[in-house]
Amino acid sequence: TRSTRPQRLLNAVRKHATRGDPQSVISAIDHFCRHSEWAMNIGDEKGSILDSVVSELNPEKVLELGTYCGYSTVRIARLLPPGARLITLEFNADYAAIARQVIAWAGLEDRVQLVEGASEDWIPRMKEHFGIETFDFVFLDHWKDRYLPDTKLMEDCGLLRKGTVLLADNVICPGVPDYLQYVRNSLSYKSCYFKSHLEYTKAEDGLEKSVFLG
Ligand SMILES: O=C(NCCCCCn1ccc2cnccc21)c1cc(-c2ccc(F)cc2)cc(O)c1O
Ligand SMILES: [Mg+2]
Repeated sequence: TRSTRPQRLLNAVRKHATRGDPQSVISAIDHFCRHSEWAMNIGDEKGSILDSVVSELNPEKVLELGTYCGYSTVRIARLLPPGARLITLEFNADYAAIARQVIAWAGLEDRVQLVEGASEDWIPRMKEHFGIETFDFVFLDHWKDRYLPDTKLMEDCGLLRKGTVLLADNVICPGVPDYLQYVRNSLSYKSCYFKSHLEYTKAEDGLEKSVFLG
C-alpha cells in the first residue's frame, strides 16, 4: 500500500536528522515540507515566534492540542527544563504513531506524554488522570472549531491560572474568528497578534497570544 505523507516525513527525519538532536529533526522536517511535500506543521517562521514565547515563559506544565507529526512538540520540548512536562493530544491514531517516533528520534520522550483522543473528552480528565493542577502554557493547533469551546472548557475545569499563556496557531488561515473575537474582547484575557505566514507559503497567517487574567 502507498505510504502516507506523515510516513514520508518520518523517513526524511530518519534519513537526514541525527538521533538525539532536536534541531536536526526540526531542520529535516522544514526541508522536507519546503522542497518535497507541504505539511501542516507550524513551520520555521511561526516556529520562531513559538520558540520566543516558550523561552520567555519557561513553563513547567505544557498542554499541546494537536500533535500531528510532532514538529511543534519537538520545538517546545527542546526548550523545556528536564523536570518540565508536555502533554500533547492527538485525535488521529496514524499521526500519533508517527509523532511518537519523531519525538523519540529527537530524544525528548522523557518530557513528553502523547495522549490519543478528543480534546473535549480529555480536558475534563487532565487533573485526575495526569495529576495536573493548572497549565502554564497551552498551544492550540487542533480542529479550528474547537479552539473556543475547549478554551471555555479549560476555564470551567480550572486548568488555567492567573498568567497562563494560550498561543493559538492559524488564527488567519484557516482562521478561528469566534476564538479571536472571544479572547480579544473578554476581560479575562490580555491578547496580542503576531503576524506571520502560513507555514512554507507566502499566505498571511499568525499566532494569537492570550494571557489568562483569572
Ligand atoms: O487543520 C489543521 N490542524 C488541525 C488538524 C486536525 C487536528 C485533529 N486533532 C488533533 C488533536 C485533537 C484533539 N481533539 C480533537 C481534534 C484533534 C491545520 C490546517 C492548516 C491548513 C490546511 C490547508 C490549507 F490550505 C491551509 C491551512 C494549517 C495548519 O497549521 C493547521 O494546524
Ligand atoms: Mg497549525
